[in-house]
Amino acid sequence: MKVILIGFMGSGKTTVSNLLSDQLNLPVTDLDQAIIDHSQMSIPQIFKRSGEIGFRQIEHQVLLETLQSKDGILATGGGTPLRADNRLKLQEDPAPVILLHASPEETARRIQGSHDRPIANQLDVIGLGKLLAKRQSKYEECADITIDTDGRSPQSIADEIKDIMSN
Ligand SMILES: Nc1ncnc2c1ncn2[C@@H]1O[C@H](COP(=O)(O)OP(=O)(O)O)[C@@H](O)[C@H]1O
Ligand SMILES: O=C(O)C1=C[C@@H](OP(=O)(O)O)[C@@H](O)[C@H](O)C1
Ligand SMILES: [Mg+2]
Repeated sequence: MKVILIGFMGSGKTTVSNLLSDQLNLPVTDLDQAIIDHSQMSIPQIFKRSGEIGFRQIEHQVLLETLQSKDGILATGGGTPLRADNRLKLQEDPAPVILLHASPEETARRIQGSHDRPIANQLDVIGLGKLLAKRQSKYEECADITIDTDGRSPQSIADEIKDIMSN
């Protein structure tokens, strides 16, 4: 059994994937964590040293390796679907690709004060909304199902995904 979570920063990919992994007893891969393990650097350090282009290159390689697994929960990073080749790989994978959505206001509340997302560091709610709007069609291109997470607990979202996986 396998499922792939995509969506903007703060949509809850990491949180929901950990719940699913615990409750379904399936391995979880968080792409950001896999990138950290691969590079032995934090995400801000990778951005500082290699820029966004360097980060995206590592992200692409680690995605290809991770997609080899036939079972488990994969939480991507918010920028994983930006590259056309990554989108193609996500579309081609037989696992359901679930897009978690949150409004810019909810996103800002959730990621406020976090310093480990270099792309979001300088952005207020308007900037987050603009970036989300710019990315939205790319997310939709690879999503099989979209779940609106505003006002919902991570557990209720995990329950909905468990239903999708068992049907
Ligand atoms: N449905 C939710 N409702 C409220 N807070 C949430 C929800 N999902 C995630 N969060 C919180 O938002 C923050 C970002 O969640 P995270 O899982 O890291 O998102 P992502 O991996 O998509 O960037 C965390 O502090 C997390 O606890
Ligand atoms: O949206 C993005 O460009 C990014 C999202 C982050 O992952 P989360 O979506 O888990 O925060 C992480 O990959 C990096 O900071 C870049
Ligand atoms: Mg995450």
